[in-house]
Amino acid sequence: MSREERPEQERGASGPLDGPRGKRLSRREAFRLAGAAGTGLALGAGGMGVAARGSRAEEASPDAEAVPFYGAHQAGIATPSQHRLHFTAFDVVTEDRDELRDLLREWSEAAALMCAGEPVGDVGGAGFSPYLPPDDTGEAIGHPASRLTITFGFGPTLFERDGEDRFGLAARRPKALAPIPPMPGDALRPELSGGDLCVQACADDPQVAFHAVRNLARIGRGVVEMRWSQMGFGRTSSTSRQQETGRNLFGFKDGTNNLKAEDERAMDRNVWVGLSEGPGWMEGGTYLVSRRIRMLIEVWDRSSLDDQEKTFGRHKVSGAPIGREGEFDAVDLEAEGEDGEPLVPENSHVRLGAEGGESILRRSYSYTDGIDRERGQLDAGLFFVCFQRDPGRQFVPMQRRMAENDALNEYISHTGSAVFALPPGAREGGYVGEGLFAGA
Ligand SMILES: C=CC1=C(C)c2cc3[nH]c(cc4nc(cc5[nH]c(cc1n2)c(C)c5CCC(=O)O)C(CCC(=O)O)=C4C)c(C)c3C=C
Ligand SMILES: [Fe+2]
Repeated sequence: MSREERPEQERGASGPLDGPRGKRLSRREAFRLAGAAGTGLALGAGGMGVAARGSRAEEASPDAEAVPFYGAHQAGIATPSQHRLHFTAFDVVTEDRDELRDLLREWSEAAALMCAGEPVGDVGGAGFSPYLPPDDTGEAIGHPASRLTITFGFGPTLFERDGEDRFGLAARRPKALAPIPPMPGDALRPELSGGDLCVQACADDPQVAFHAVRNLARIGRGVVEMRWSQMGFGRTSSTSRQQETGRNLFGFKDGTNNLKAEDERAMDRNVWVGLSEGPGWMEGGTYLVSRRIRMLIEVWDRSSLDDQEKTFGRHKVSGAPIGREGEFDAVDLEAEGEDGEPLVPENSHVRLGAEGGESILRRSYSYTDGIDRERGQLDAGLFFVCFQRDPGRQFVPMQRRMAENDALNEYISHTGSAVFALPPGAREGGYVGEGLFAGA
């Protein structure tokens, strides 16, 4: 039952969080109040104690940490990458197209609130029925917005699955939204791949990202089911010139030669879908490809520095191309060493990334999912995420070159794969994906 459908007396007369005199308090206001009290403040007489963690209250200004949900493009693509990721793919379990559309509307409303640092509904408090579960699950109370972004996408199976036009949307499927073809060396696990819908939640605080996904899953109960989920840390790709380049789990700077959001022409050329390529509802959107890539860090740790640098084609500490000094020095694919061999080896990762001339926006995160008991090794790696106008012309040829020749293949294994169409951003009062349903 949505907040609007619930009777007033059940909801509690006073909204999301109740202040000392029954005044409605947003999560942000509660955060400020609790911060002012230093050690946290018990709010409301309805049994709900709100206590901000003292250090957080001192260190952050919640307003400055909110990224607007509404806009021409969805946030979480070109906006500066945060430190944490919680990505979830869902399968749609309803057959009712109106239920699907209503869910997208509810998801956008909830996302806008959470990105502003607000709860998605009642968290309890004075006047709230003790016999009902609160609308918001509450674990983000006292946490600032933390630059939370929530990005929604549609998988190919939403439009057609096993030849079935499930929601009357098959004719509206973008041509560019095609499953990623099998690649040499793939070790893909179906339970970590695909999905009808995706939610990418990024934030500087893992609890805020978790709260976002959990509440969207809760709102979607009966309409969607979670298919797979991936948490990430230590952003490996900077998406803005203002950000330092992060390091991946192999210890190398990752994201040096990434597209940067400030380069709007390059973003238009490579990332944002234009009007001419269609369909109209995707204009200003993009396509996301995700690959869960296990990194065999124990094997890597036994390889020499020279091997490691030749594998990428860059120096480890500085991040400079082999033979150069500065991280941002140009990669010269023609340069040769004294032995006449290319300085950036033929099978090095950066050569294979650059050679075809395609460009993608990378926005990946490291992950660790405990231990691989069979091998007694850490199950850790890279949750690779990239955005582009057409995966078939950008990610696919690049990945094929890498899958066939990359020196890095000795140390990695692709275990998950998915592709999603990310519609443009929503205007205030609208919802993400509105164009897909309009007039259909
Ligand atoms: C198909 C696309 C790519 C996959 C998959 C991929 C996996 C992957 N990458 C690293 C680490 C680094 N990648 C770097 C550069 C780089 N990678 C890709 C594409 C994919 N990477 C591109 C297009 C580029 C840029 C090439 C160029 O034009 O120079 C680098 C170097 C620094 C940088 O520019 O980012 C590193 C390091 C890992 C560990 C990995 C899989 C686990
Ligand atoms: Fe790479």
